[in-house]
Amino acid sequence: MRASLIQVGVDQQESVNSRRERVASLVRAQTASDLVVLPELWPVGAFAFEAFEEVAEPLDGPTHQVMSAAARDAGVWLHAGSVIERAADGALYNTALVYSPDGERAAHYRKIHRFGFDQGEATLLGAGTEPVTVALPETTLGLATCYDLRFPELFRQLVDAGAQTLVIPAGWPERRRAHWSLLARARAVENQTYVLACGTGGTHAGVEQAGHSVIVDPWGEVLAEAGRDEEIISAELDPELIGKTRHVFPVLRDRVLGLPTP
Ligand SMILES: NC(=O)CCC(=O)C(=O)O
Repeated sequence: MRASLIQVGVDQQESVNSRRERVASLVRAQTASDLVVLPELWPVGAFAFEAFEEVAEPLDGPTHQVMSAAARDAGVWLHAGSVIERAADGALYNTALVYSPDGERAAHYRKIHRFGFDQGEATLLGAGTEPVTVALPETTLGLATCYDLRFPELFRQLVDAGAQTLVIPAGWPERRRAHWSLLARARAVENQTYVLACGTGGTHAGVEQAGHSVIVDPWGEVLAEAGRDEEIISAELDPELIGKTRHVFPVLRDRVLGLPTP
């Protein structure tokens, strides 16, 4: 199974509409892939807080229209990164969208852990409450978004629900790039899953992005890694490697659950 991550360069000189069309053509070109992944909030930029209200869209809004068509045209599963979703009650969420190769929306995931402490996303957006897995023919995806990467208990819950490939779109800043690279590998090693971690390139809202999107295998080996600019990375995933890794090194079996509080 071939996975490709499109590390979109987000630059506020480019309009949201132009970027949507440009990224759609990049998705359409990935016909050799089975699964294509985009970053967090690539239409607007994860740190462009002042624009969130203006670009907010319903689940079937402009990004959905363009990405659904791109997935269908390429004939790929598409994790289309995330958008600012305006829900029916007016609340805003950071919502990831997943499409099947026929262009149907297979799942959406509202980011559970909002970044910013008492500022930015944490004050502007609502928090998701539902972990989400998506069954593909070859693997089951577990969805998380950016800051979620810091919360291992979410990933363990996804793995307990059957996730074999953890997909993490992000808009991660360069100044914490070491955390990004370390945590992406840690999530793969501790859960014995593939990790597809797709960030943004460029600089938006004055925040230099880390890029360094990465594909990690269940043993923690880095199969492909991007630099800082816009770039597409790809790797072959072997769905059987997850079971093999868990068989030869059965660490998940050795979990001790329900320990008393010290
Ligand atoms: N968009 C984000 O969630 C940023 C997360 C981040 O910068 C960090 O965890 O560090």
